[in-house]
Amino acid sequence: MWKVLRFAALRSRRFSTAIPGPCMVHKRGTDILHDPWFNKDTGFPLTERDRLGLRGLLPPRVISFEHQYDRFMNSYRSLEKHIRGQSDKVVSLSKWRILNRLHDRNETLYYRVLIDNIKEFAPIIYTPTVGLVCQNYSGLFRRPRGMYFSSKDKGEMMSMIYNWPSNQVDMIVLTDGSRILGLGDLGVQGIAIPIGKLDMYVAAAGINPQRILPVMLDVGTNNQKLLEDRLYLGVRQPRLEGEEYLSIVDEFMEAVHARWPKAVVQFEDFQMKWAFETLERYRKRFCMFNDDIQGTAGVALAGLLGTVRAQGQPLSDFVKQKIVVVGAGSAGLGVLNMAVKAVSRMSGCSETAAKSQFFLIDKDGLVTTERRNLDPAAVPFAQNPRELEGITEGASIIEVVKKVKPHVLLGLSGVGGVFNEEVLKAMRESVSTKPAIFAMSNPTMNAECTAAEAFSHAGENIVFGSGSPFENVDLGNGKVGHVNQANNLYLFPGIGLGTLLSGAPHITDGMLQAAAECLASYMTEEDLQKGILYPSIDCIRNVTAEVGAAVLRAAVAEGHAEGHGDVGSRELAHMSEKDTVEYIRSNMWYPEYCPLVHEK
Ligand SMILES: NC(=O)c1ccc[n+]([C@@H]2O[C@H](COP(=O)([O-])OP(=O)(O)OC[C@H]3O[C@@H](n4cnc5c(N)ncnc54)[C@H](O)[C@@H]3O)[C@@H](O)[C@H]2O)c1
Ligand SMILES: O=C(O)C[C@H](O)C(=O)O
Ligand SMILES: [Mg+2]
Repeated sequence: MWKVLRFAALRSRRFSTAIPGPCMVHKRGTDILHDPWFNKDTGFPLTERDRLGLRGLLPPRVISFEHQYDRFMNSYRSLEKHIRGQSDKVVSLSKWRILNRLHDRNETLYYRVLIDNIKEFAPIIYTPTVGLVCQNYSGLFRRPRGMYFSSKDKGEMMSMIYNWPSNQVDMIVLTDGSRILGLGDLGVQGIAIPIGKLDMYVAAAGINPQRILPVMLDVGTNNQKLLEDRLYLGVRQPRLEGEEYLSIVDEFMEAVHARWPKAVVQFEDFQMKWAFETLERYRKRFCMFNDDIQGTAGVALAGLLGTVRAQGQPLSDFVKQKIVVVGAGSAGLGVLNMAVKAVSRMSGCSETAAKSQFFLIDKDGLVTTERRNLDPAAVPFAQNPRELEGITEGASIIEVVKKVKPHVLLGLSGVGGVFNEEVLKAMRESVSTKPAIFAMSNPTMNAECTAAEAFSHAGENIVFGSGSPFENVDLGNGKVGHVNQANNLYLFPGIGLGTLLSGAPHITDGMLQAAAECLASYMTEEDLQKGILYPSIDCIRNVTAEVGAAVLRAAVAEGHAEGHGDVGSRELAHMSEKDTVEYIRSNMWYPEYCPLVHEK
């Protein structure tokens, strides 16, 4: 496995903008051992021990990287044995702790372990365990990671940003902690989400870990329990609102742009009102996107198009699909926006006409034009009740499903179990022979239904996707109900990497559409027939390279690509499709110890 990867890395040097040779290190002695970017633990060769003042600070035997890797995996496996039978919470947090300790100590080894075991470790560093970590962050806190900007730092951010030790930052993931997964307002504790997302950037997109920056904008919290918690590490005040809030985000964005004008900023887990408002406010000024609105939309659209193909229908039949979306928040509305645009494009009809096949449900039921105080972002998707037969404003999920008999039921409500037995059984009456159920809310306990419930109540012929991972379902007689992880992790790393390498100053709808189309076309007909809509997470680096290339090519086609490093816009424009993928791959960092001293 390692041989293959190394060969790929060598072959792809052709286009690489990375400068080969020793890594720069200006430290010596214990400062190096305590710096996870440079630390090699027992792996420092004798020359480095001599020249970096490490002699005597380590046990004498030099251990190879592969040997260190095996050692870690052995201790991980023995931890697994020891915690077997304990509660899910204890098991998950123990696994997170051992990985986190390695992350804090030796990033090269940590990322190698993560990349090689991504399917096993993603549920620990990402959803669902990351949700548990956020909930318990103040108690789990040992060392800071990333940067924290609070309402108390107003007027200081331009100088604070220079406190970050790295001269170059490529990817920033930013949250204000106001809507962490389906867990609500977790204040400063939400920092674990940007950390987890950026771990995926390193693992999937090969962003150099020295060039990532997780950020928490702590503007207070409205979570009373946290405000009263003695251990809470955030600002103990209610959330800032209105102009006061926006002035903090403005100041942060300007500080980032001043120091790293080319960095891509991903907004993550902002409550809906700020998610939409900040996207509108910044998307033409800075290189940024909102993952919950835009990344999720692309993954969902790819899943919806895959569903049509899984049903054995031509892709053009997407325009006829009836789709019920449960959840009118940033994610649900993001999906609707993109899906409606796709229908309009495919059918040639107006977006208004394209909306008629989509049904939107929020906490107050079916959203119609009769709804009072509807959020402006949801208004375009309100159905006219006069055009609906027998379904009225505020109709429940079961009422809508029974009447509409949708091809697809898609949940982004954040509410666990809303696709109950009755709702799932009603999906048996779907007009489709292979209806799709997407329970996309995270973490696991917030999923609208479990995979087992879906296959058992809605029938074995369904297509199923969930935001957090579930095991495939054994349907008996050797048959398997396939579980797709319908999560934005399939797209955001490629969106970030493709944008970065294109040098585009903004992320356009065209670039996002290219990302979604790339993911949608990734699967073979054979896989789709089996209900497999997305590739295995084991292939995430490959998926990300393809998605990144699609994003980059879209930026070039739209005339936004300004180039990156030594590779200018003209060179990008002359790359074939294959060359673009290779260019992307050659810029993906791969964890290997690099020499820290020049050979004499
Ligand atoms: N799988 C993914 O890639 C992915 C991506 C983004 C968000 N999500 C998940 O989606 C969920 C929602 O995220 P969001 O940002 O849209 O949140 P949000 O708070 O902005 O929106 C939640 C929406 O659900 C509605 N709702 C609440 N209770 C309901 C009920 N009982 N029945 C029907 N609707 C109900 C609310 O009215 C609101 O419209 C979260 O759990 C999040 O983790 C998943
Ligand atoms: O974080 C995830 O796993 C997906 C998504 O961004 C979410 O908010 O749930
Ligand atoms: Mg999110």
